[in-house]
Amino acid sequence: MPRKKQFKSESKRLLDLMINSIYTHKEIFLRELISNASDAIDKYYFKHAGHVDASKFEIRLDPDKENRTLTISDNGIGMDADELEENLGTIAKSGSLAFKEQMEKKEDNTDADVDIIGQFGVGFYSAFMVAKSVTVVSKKDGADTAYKWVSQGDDGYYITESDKEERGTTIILALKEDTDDEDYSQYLETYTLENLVKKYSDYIRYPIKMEVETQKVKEETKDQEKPEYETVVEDKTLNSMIPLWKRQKSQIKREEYDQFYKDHFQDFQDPQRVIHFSVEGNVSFTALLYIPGRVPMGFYQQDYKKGLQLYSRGVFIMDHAEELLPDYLRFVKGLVDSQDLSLNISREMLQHDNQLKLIAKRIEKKVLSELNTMMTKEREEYEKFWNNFGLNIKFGVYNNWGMDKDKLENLLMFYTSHEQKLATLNEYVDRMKEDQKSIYYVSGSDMTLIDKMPIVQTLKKKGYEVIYLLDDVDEFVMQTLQNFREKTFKNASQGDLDLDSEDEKKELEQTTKDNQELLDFMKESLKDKVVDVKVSNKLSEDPVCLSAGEGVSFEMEKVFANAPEGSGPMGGMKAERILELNPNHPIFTTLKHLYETDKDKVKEVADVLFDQASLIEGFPIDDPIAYSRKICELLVDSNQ
Ligand SMILES: Nc1ncnc2c1ncn2[C@@H]1O[C@H](COP(=O)(O)OP(=O)(O)OP(=O)(O)O)[C@@H](O)[C@H]1O
Repeated sequence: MPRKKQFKSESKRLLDLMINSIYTHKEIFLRELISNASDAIDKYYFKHAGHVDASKFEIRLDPDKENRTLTISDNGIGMDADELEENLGTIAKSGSLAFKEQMEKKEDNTDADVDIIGQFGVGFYSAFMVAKSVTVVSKKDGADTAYKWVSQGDDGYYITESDKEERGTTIILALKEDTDDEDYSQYLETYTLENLVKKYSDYIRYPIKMEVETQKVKEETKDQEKPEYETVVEDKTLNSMIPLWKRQKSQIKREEYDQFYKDHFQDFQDPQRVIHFSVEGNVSFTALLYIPGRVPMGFYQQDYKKGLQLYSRGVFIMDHAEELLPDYLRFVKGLVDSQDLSLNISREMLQHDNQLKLIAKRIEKKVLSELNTMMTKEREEYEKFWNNFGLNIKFGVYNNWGMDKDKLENLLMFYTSHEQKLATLNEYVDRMKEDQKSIYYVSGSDMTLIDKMPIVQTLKKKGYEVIYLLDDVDEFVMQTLQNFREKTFKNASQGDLDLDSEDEKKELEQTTKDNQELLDFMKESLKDKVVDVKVSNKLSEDPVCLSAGEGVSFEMEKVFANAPEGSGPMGGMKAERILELNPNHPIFTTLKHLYETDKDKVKEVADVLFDQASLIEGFPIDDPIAYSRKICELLVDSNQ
């Protein structure tokens, strides 16, 4: 007797769930097993680089009422003993793994468990939803020996040598006994099986065959007035084998699109958008594209693979054909099927293939037009999309020296001071005041903090809308765009905004003149920290703020500071700081007074004000201890 092997603990948990499942769609087990069989045939086909007799491929269903078994077999690549152990004893596969992760999040909440079964391709283990024992007999391509894997779905399984003539895998399900609630016997009915194949597996590329009883007119009676019928057993192909994307759009249900997506593109959530279209002409192709409903795992990591699957006349050529998608659409998943492509096309050839370039152009255009339509017609959906993939679009504007910015600028969205909601640049410009020359933006990491910034308060008070830049890349996007609908972008924390009326300007000039000595004194005393100290009308409530000189902005300085050391000429670059004082704030009166009576105190107050302004801008201060001591001293002074 062979030794019983234990399931890995995570497999055990998934198995328990399958066995005890009260999930109502147990029927999906068939789809999962057929999909594995089809994958196995694919693998065989590719291993032999297509030099095999494809007409022999088949997946077979064989219900046996007497023994209460349902057998699913294929002549795919098969598995040896190690593979049986590795593939069927552990959860390591995409769908199942994602499923497991969800399970862990919802620990011990069985209702939730049941809900999520439907979202995943849970694979092989789903067999245990309907079977009390599962036997897998498999013979690997090229091997002499076949092996058998048997499990009752309890804690373990056996693997032994076995007999099997042909290459491939046979899975025998010993169905559970019927209960009051559950009719397992239905999976022995050819009628049910036929319907399930039609429902879930119609597009599988290989024939799914089954022996089916049909009523036929007896040959010798066919000319009689009342012909006689007889029951004959016929081998019937149950699926149409037409790939989903080759079927008519109007005939495809959204669930079918979604299921196809989940089966093929390593996601367990429904896609947000399906784009299915065909093009005839210079180049002919069909594309089935999806915008995922969430950010794919590892999307922002270097090894994330973009690209679409490539098919030629329904035959799979390769995965992740990168050339079909520009980088800024790298989140798009899906496939392209074109009769104009050669089956033998290699990755190297793709780069130079003109047909492929034409296809890529059409795809880019189509996706962009879909996104634009979504933005104008389905705002909520678009915002959902934007929250998932907006960052990638922003990178698209900035990358390649802004080469694609014209295509993408209308898709951009930012939070703004207008109700703190997402707005497009068009919406911003449409709302601009008549005399407004620039599009104002301010950067920061948090919307509430930005909203409180002195310059934002002032701009809002004057009736200007401000764009809030929250991502590191945003300022670079603004620098790349430069302008939009002939309005220039202007960083409100940088340089002069020229917001004052003539009278206000004159008044400020006078204040500057009257206090020139004080300002020069402060500038001298802060000379290691600022390039200038000046009075300004920017401030309404607050006593001071920092603004950046032309060139590097504060936000860019922060980005550079976070970049890895030695990262090019920009690494460690700093913005010039200008300390701006509010001439209408009581602190300014105090400064004027101190300048007459106690110049050393002016220096101390200048230091404190500079530190305060730095904090408001989100910069750390050089010496927090000295800062806090000075504040205390000043508080004590003011009380004496
Ligand atoms: N009929 C089969 N022929 C050959 N190998 C198979 C067959 N069925 C399953 N396998 C192997 O067992 C592995 C596990 O199957 P399982 O259905 O659990 O996951 P999967 O199909 O890889 O992933 P997913 O269900 O997420 O698509 C497969 O990856 C495959 O290597």
